[in-house]
Amino acid sequence: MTIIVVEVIEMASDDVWTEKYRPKTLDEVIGQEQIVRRLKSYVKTGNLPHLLFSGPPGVGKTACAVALAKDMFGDTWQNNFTELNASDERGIDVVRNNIKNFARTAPLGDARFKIIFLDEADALTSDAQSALRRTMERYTATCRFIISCNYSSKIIEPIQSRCAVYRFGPLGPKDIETMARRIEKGEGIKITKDGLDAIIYVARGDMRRAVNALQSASTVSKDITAEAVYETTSTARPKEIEEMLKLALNGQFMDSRNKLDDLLIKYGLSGSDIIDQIYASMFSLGLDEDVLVALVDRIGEADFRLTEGGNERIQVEALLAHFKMHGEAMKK
Ligand SMILES: Nc1ncnc2c1ncn2[C@@H]1O[C@H](COP(=O)(O)OP(=O)(O)OP(=O)(O)O)[C@@H](O)[C@H]1O
Repeated sequence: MTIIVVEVIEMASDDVWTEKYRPKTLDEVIGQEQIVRRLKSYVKTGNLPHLLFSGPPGVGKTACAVALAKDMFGDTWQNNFTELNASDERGIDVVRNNIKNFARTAPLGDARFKIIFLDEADALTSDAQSALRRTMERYTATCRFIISCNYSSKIIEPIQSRCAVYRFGPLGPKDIETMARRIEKGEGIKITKDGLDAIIYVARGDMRRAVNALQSASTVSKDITAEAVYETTSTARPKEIEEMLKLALNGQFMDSRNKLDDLLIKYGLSGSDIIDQIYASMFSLGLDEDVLVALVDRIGEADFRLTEGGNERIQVEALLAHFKMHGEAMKK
């Protein structure tokens, strides 16, 4: 008989930098100033409406909800706050049962209500959202809901109208730098100038991506250089993307398509990764403004089609075809 021993290595939460550097109070949240200001005013008054947080991944929606609960409830925050993930659970019934169990007991300490944070609510069908709306109404006396989603347009109107809506934007380069410096100090590492630029480029406004990129780069090099960042994050260098775009603008469509193949194989990029990177690089190509306008419009179209399930390869190639057509028009 063969006995297979499976060794489970668990990382302590402090070993994961996104956990270690997660804001503990609203004061530690970086950027999102207007939102943080309004959330602090709830802490001051001790009251809260239902909230809807919408925005791209990794920009602080969960971080703000947890920090708000900590600031509002102090030591009893863990008893008065729960986080549920709408897409984890098998349907709204499980969510409802979890909500019911949590809401059944009275808030602890001085708290007037408990907070239920429902992540990825846009994963719920509209029927499930209608059920959620009734659940929200049922427990309003004892619970406040913070509903988090990437696209508020996917949340049904009756839920939106019951919530104060907060739109989180991507974080700016300065915000990413603030976090990078915080980690540099905390970990005793050194981030070089080009390393910081690479972190900002790789992050594309997503703080989770920035922190993960820093941690991965730190495993191959004590100094965080651009080389270490690109080596460990499966991101094409900006100059490789520019090279692909220049080939297309120059009329060499098949060469730019081959370059695209190289990048897809070398870095395992998804269609939306490539489109994000094309968008980030196209402004440094010295294109005329009207060409830029037309191409940004095309990028918007391709991005939308990808979220609707369009074929990644065809969408990116169609975009390169547009770069070629505009490149040729500019030569005339
Ligand atoms: N504004 C911010 N200030 C400080 N840290 C942040 C900020 N935004 C994100 N982070 C960091 O990135 C990690 C992920 O952030 P968070 O969980 O808040 O993302 P999110 O917006 O809820 O994303 P998702 O939509 O994927 O759930 C956090 O652990 C935190 O360390």
